[in-house]
Amino acid sequence: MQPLYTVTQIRQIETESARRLSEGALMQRAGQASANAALDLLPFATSRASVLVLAGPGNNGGDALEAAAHLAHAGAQVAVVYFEGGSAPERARAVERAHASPARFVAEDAIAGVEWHLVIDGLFGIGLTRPITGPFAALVAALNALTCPILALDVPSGLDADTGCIVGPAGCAVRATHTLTFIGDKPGLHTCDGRDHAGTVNVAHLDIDAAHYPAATIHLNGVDGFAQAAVARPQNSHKGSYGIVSVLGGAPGMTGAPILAGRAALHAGAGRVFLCFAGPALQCDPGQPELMCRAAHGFDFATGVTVAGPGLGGSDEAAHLLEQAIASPQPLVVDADGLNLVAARSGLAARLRGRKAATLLTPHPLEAARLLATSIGAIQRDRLDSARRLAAALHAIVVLKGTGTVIAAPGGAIVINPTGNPALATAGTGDVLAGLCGALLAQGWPGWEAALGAVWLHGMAADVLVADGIGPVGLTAGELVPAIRTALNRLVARHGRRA
Ligand SMILES: NC(=O)C1=CN([C@@H]2O[C@H](COP(=O)(O)OP(=O)(O)OC[C@H]3O[C@@H](n4cnc5c(N)ncnc54)[C@H](OP(=O)(O)O)[C@@H]3O)[C@@H](O)[C@H]2O)[C@@H](O)CC1
Ligand SMILES: [K+]
Repeated sequence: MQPLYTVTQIRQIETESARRLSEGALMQRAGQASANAALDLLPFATSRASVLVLAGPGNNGGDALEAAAHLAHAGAQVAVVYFEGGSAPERARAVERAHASPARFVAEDAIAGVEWHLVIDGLFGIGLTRPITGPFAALVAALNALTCPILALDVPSGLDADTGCIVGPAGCAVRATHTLTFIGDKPGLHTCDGRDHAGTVNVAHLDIDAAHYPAATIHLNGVDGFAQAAVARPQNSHKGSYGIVSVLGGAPGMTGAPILAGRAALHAGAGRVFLCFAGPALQCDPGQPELMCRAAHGFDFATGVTVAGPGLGGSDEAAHLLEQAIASPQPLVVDADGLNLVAARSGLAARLRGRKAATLLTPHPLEAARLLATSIGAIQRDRLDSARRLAAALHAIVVLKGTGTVIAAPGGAIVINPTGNPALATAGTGDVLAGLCGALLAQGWPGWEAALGAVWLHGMAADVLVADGIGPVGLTAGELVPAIRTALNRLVARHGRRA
């Protein structure tokens, strides 16, 4: 999985490596890499391309000036909007090089009325300390109104590279189509507002020796993070080989949620799936008669994996049933109303903490806010830290949903998921994810791999459907289910080890 580094770590890597390099070497390499990335984005011959370069007051601006000089020497029509600022010697040399090149230095008002083919955003990088306001904000608004590609250097100006939030209050950020980020990839490019502002992210390592990189605790989710848990099915197997998933939910009037979770579990390969209704039990699911419908009262949750919470409600009876599911020695997924019950009843939280088998919690930001007794805003201001705190507090693997879903382990490891899209912003997709988690656990996947795999497959299924025109508008949660089955079968066919 691709490592992600915090700003503090990037600064440390920079300091370590710069000691062994000539002054300004990193800025020159960043500028060259930026120019190369820009050339790749030009729609036609370099000499016919009009490139607007914004060079801010810090070293991000220095990178942009280096890139401007390279592009101008390569023959592009380069206009630079330049801001006076920092006195770093390498930046001063970048200013000189840009002035000595054919690039033109222009005023901000020269941006309007030109058909730009590419914009390079070198206004601010990881040194942004406060919200972008005033004339810089007007500039950002002007850039965001353009229709050409925008290449952000290091990070889109205005975005917090650690959290993916727009630096605020009342700040703004460049909406880039591409980001070339330096030294290492950064978490903020992949979660919260990051994905909308960074576009396609590429990394320029600037030839820094691997020895200068610390062990990463944050990664971008990828198949190599969980594929080792996939097992090819042996011929000599039967439904008992693939586990049991019991979905605990379905309070009166809320039968849809457990049905979706159960259908997802079935299509993701669980050998047998029970729907355990807290309210009056359905006789069967006529659309999916393979699901076995039961009353939750008296059900033995210790027979397999439980997915607790879809449509469970908040009654005392629901809490009692959840307590029984938590007491099971088998893996457990807690979602939706299950999480709300844990938030509301400290006894359940204490029992959850005491579990020995894998426990996965799948909150959306509001459920996470309830669990941490805070607001959605506080959760979203630092999604990584919120997930990490929740995992530590409840001693569980936490899947904090939302764009760039954050998966956190109690030991502090964090993974951000890059698959998925706004098609998932519709009712029932969370139930499907919970059922998928349950199915992977039932087939013997360890908790961490099950969480990573489920989130990745769920997002990939949505990506494939959207590529086929089934979404992002109007995708339904039920449509995800067969697409997840296809994605999982492809994964197993390609990576599944022999049992
Ligand atoms: N790390 C590395 O190894 C390498 C880093 N490199 C590059 O350097 C970048 C980091 O450079 P950086 O530290 O100079 O910060 P940067 O983002 O350019 O901005 C700082 C300037 O902006 C100003 N300022 C801040 N907020 C503001 C606001 N809201 N509104 C207005 N002004 C504001 C701030 O002023 P001050 O706060 O000091 O008053 C200061 O003048 C990094 O992202 C990468 O691109 C590469 O060369 C390769 C090696
Ligand atoms: K930038």
